[in-house]
Amino acid sequence: MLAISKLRSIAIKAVQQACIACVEIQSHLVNEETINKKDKSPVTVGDYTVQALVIESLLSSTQALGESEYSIVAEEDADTLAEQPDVQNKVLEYFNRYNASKPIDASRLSELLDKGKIKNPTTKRWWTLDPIDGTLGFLRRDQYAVALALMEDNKPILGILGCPSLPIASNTPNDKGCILIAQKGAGSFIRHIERDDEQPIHVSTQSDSSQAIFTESYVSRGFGHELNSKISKNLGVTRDPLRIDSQCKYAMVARGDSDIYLRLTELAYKECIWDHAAGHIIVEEAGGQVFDFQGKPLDYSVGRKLDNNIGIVCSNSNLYPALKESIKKSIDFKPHHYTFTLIFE
Ligand SMILES: Nc1ncnc2c1ncn2[C@@H]1O[C@H](COP(=O)(O)O)[C@@H](O)[C@H]1OP(=O)(O)O
Ligand SMILES: [Mg+2]
Repeated sequence: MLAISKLRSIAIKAVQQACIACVEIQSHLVNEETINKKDKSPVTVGDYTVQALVIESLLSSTQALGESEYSIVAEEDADTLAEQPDVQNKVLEYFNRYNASKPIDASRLSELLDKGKIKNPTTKRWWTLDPIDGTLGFLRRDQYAVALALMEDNKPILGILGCPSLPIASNTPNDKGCILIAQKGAGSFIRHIERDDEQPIHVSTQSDSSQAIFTESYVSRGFGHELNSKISKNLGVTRDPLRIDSQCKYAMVARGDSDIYLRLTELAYKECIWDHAAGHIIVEEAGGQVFDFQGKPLDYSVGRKLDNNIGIVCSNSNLYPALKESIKKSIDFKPHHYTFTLIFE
């Protein structure tokens, strides 16, 4: 089996190339009109192009080193694309512009995309990919991420988050575009999209909950914001939450710009694995905690969704015990975890 350090370089290269493509697709396809008309086609072009580019890059790089193919669990598949010939042509155009090897046709494009369609991986190591996480942020020209993780025995061992619109540091707001990288047991790092040097990152050491900075989705879904406000009130938090799209929230916690990220929006919603695997290991390797609302580890062994988990609780280590207590005060879990009640009084 290939050394993890080799796969780390392969994965960074794939995400870096994808981020460059995203920036160009966004600048050509997203204008005031598409934002106002809520035209999602630029997102569609971006999602498919990036999924195909990353899969092709991973396959060709690992094959060149004599490694057999790993399973890939990715968000998109080719079915709907084939029904939209205009979008498919644009995707092919962008793919062939960014992919270094010989041009591909529509049938190879479908084949590449559909490698991500599987329900259950069949290899010990497997990839999970969200080509554009935070599509609403992508359209708003706000935050979004290319999220790639390598799993081994159903746990993340590598996480790469490409964040094309996120400043490399909070004190340089105009220097945008960074990649966060974590390898199991080797820590978390940040690098600029256009540079090779990496710096280690760590979660904050904040232990005073009154000063804690929460982060949550920009988009309000279900009871998510209301619940977070209840939990933060119980903790004594005084500062307003940061609202950011995509796994950039994990990035903010991992590098200490935020202390806590909570995500629970509706009882029936199950989180997708590609929305968490990369951010999860990046926060853990930066010294933070990632569990669900019942304190259970995230279980990536049951298919494309986190069916055994309820929401996401992500925090620096100092605040985690108090956060757990505050969650207990805000949610009453019923026996056997089949139902739970939110206590909003
Ligand atoms: N009700 C929901 N609760 C939590 N996440 C959701 C919900 N509906 C969609 N999502 C997912 O949230 C992610 C964006 O999250 P964020 O708010 O953090 O930017 C997307 O992957 C989106 O999935 P999808 O891609 O299927 O729309
Ligand atoms: Mg997503």
